[in-house]
Order: sequence, then structure tokens, then C-alpha cells
Amino acid sequence: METRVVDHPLAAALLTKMRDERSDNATFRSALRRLTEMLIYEATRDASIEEFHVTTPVAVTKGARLARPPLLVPVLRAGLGMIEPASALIPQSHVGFVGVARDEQTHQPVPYMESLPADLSEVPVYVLDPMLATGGSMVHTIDLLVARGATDVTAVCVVAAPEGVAALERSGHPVRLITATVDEGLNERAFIVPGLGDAGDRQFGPR
Ligand SMILES: O=P(O)(O)OC[C@H]1O[C@H](OP(=O)(O)OP(=O)(O)O)[C@H](O)[C@@H]1O
Ligand SMILES: O=c1cc[nH]c(=O)[nH]1
Ligand SMILES: [Mg+2]
Repeated sequence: METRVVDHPLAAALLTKMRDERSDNATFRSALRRLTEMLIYEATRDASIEEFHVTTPVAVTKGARLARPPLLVPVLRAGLGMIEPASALIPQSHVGFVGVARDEQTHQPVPYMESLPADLSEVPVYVLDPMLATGGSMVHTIDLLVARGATDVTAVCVVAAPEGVAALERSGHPVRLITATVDEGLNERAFIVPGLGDAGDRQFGPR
């Protein structure tokens, strides 16, 4: 599985803002929005394009657009904060939704919602979730996508744990990972260390 870490000074500064426990909800959401733009920029670097003619005020020249409009899939709740910047960068994208909440005792994903197109066989899919911890929530989401025929899936995360990267690899699914960092690992509560805490709570408050 390909894992690409977006290693850029501006991304590192935004990640630091998100990690800082003093950042309030609004500051956290704002940094996530801007960092998501960078992650999506990298995630779409190899996307196929189609060329067409465009007329400038001076001449006709070659233009380009994405050959296949993608589906963006935020994993609720925390992925919601990544939707607006991702869809602003890819205005022709569609959006599907998956809701999963981790059980705090077992750390297993508990699905509560899905709203996805039936056929994803020709569709590049970008799954948006800031946190890849045990990987359970992401693997569940990709299970749903693969069951609908998806073969081109990119997980777009802010912080990944090595355990989550290994879980994605073990899943055998056709997925690649774009992340701003791969952190040290998980603690006894399956939180990422050093991480940034609970990405859902830090955007929206406790549930
Ligand atoms: O890799 P995992 O061990 O499955 O953990 C990662 C999941 O945990 C967080 O969601 P959470 O369950 O806290 O729900 P929330 O977004 O509603 O806060 C996060 O946004 C991921 O979806
Ligand atoms: O560190 C973690 C782990 C799971 N979910 C989060 O939001 N943060
Ligand atoms: Mg949470």
C-alpha cells in the first residue's frame, strides 16, 4: 500500500495548531480546513485528466479537467470538517456519508449511518477522516465502498498511527493513504500519541 506523508512547512504549522491543546474549536476547525486543502492537493496529484480546448481572450489553447469526478466520503463526525475545503477544490465532486463512532471500551467501530451511491466501480473515492488510529473505522468504511465496486480509494487523514496503517495494509483493499504525519503509536485508550486528542470533540464538542 502506498502511504504518502505530506511533508511541507505550511502543513507542519497547521498540524501544530491542531495538536496544540490551547486551540479552541474554531481555531482547530480553521486549521483543519486549510490543511485539508493541502492534503487534497497532494491526493489528486496523479488523478487522470482530460484535455479540451479553451478560448482565452487571445487564443485557443489546451485546457484540462478531471477525467472522472470523484466521490468524497467524510466519516462522521470528524470528517465533516474536511468536506467544505475538499469540495471547494473539486467542485464537480459528489459526496457520500458514513457514520461510525468508536466504542470507548472495546475501541471497535460502531456504524450508525451510510448514504452512498450503489455503483462505485468507475468512481475514484476519497475518504475523509482526520484520524486513523486502530484503523477499524477506516476499514469499515472501505468495506462499504468495495462492496459497491470501488477499486480506486484514497484515505485522506491528518494523523495516522502505525497500527492503523498496518490495519489498512492487512485489509487487502485497493487503498492508498495520504496523511500529514504518521505518529508514534496508540496509548491504552487507543488514542494516537502525541496525536491531537478527539478530532470530533475538538471540532464540535463532546458527544
Ligand atoms: O481508527 P479508529 O480506532 O477506528 O479511530 C479513528 C476514528 O475515531 C474518530 O471518530 P470517533 O469514533 O471519535 O467519532 P466522532 O468523529 O463522532 O468523534 C475518528 O474521527 C475516526 O473515525
Ligand atoms: O487519537 C484519536 C483516536 C481516535 N479518534 C480520535 O479522534 N483521536
Ligand atoms: Mg470522536
